[in-house]
Amino acid sequence: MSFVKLISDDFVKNCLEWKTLVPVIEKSLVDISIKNKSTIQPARLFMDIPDKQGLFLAMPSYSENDHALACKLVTSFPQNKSIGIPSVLANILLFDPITGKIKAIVEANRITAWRTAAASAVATKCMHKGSKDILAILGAGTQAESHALALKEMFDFKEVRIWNRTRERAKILASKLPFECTLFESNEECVKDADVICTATYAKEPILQDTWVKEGAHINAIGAGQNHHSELSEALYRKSYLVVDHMESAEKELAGLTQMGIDIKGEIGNYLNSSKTVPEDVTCTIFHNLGIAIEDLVTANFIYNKFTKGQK
Ligand SMILES: NC(=O)C1=CN([C@@H]2O[C@H](COP(=O)(O)OP(=O)(O)OC[C@H]3O[C@@H](n4cnc5c(N)ncnc54)[C@H](OP(=O)(O)O)[C@@H]3O)[C@@H](O)[C@H]2O)C=CC1
Ligand SMILES: O=C(O)C1=NCCCC1
Repeated sequence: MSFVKLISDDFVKNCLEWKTLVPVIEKSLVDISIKNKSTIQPARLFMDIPDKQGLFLAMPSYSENDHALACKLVTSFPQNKSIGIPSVLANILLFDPITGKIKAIVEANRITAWRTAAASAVATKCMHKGSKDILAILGAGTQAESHALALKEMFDFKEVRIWNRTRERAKILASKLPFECTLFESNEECVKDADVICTATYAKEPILQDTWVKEGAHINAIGAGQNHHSELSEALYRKSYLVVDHMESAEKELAGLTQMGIDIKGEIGNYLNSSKTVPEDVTCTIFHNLGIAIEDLVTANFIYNKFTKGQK
C-alpha cells in the first residue's frame, strides 16, 4: 500500500537556498513563455471571499521536461496576522504525470515566499542594467522578508531600506534580517534615489507615486489583494515599461490596467531568452510578479526529489 507523502515546511526550509533556486525559477519562466504543449499552465482560479477580504486560488500546471504535474491551493487572508497566522497559506499537491495519482502534499508557505522573491530577482537582473546600490522595500511581511533576502544575496546592495505602514513590524523585520537595514517613516523618503523598489503589501491605494521614483529605477510589484494593481499609481504605470510573468494570467488579473490603456509589453521569459529586449531609453521598468503555478511546480518537484532521495 502506498501513502501520500507529506512534506513539511521545516523540510522545505532545509532544502532552499537562493543560488540553487534562482536558476530553477529562471528556467521555469522561460519554459512558460515558449508556447508549446510541454509546459501547461492555464490562468489560475481566483476566487474572492468578499466578507473576509480573502482569496482562494487554485494553480495547476504540468511540465513534461520536469516530469511533473502539480496544483497549488493557496489562500490569502490579510486579517490572519492579527491572530498570529500567516496571511498566505499554501499547499502543493504533486501527482504522477503518467497516472494522475497523487504522490505528495508539500507545505508551501515558504515555497511561495521564496519562489516569488526568486522571480523578482531574476526579473531585476534581466530588466535593470543600471547601478544596484539602494534597494527599497515597501512592506514588512513575509514577502518583504524574502525579497530583502533574495535581492541582497543576488546583488549585494549597499543600502537596504524598509518602509512599512506599521513601523513596529518594520523594526521586527529589520531585527530578523542578517544585514543592516535603514527604516523610514515615509514611503516617499524610502524610495528616493532607490535603484530597485519592491512593493509587497495589501495596500488598496497607491503607496508608490511616479514623481517619487528616480529615472531608470526598476520596480517589482508583488502585492496581490483583491485588486492586483493597486500599489502603484496609474501615472507610474503610464511612464514605465511593464512586463509580467504570464500574459494569460495578466489578461485576467490585470484587466483593470489594460482597460485603462496601459500596455503590457511581454512575459519575462521572452526577455530572459532574448526574444525581446527592454529598450534602453525607458524611464522606469516594472515587473508585475503575479506569481505563477509553474514556479511552484518546479520548486515542489525539486523538494520532492530531495525528500525521496533521503528516504532511500
Ligand atoms: N505575487 C505573488 O506571487 C505573491 C503575492 N503575494 C502578495 O504579497 C502581499 C504581501 O503578502 P505577505 O507578505 O505574505 O503578507 P503579510 O501579511 O506577511 O504582510 C502584509 C504587508 O502588507 C502591509 N499592509 C497591509 N495592508 C496594507 C495597507 N492597506 N496599506 C499599506 N500596507 C499594508 C502590512 O503592513 P502592516 O504590518 O502595517 O499590517 C504588511 O507589511 C499580499 O498582497 C499578497 O497577496 C503573496 C504571495 C505571493
Ligand atoms: O502566487 C501565489 O501564490 C499568490 N499570488 C497572489 C495571492 C497570494 C498567493
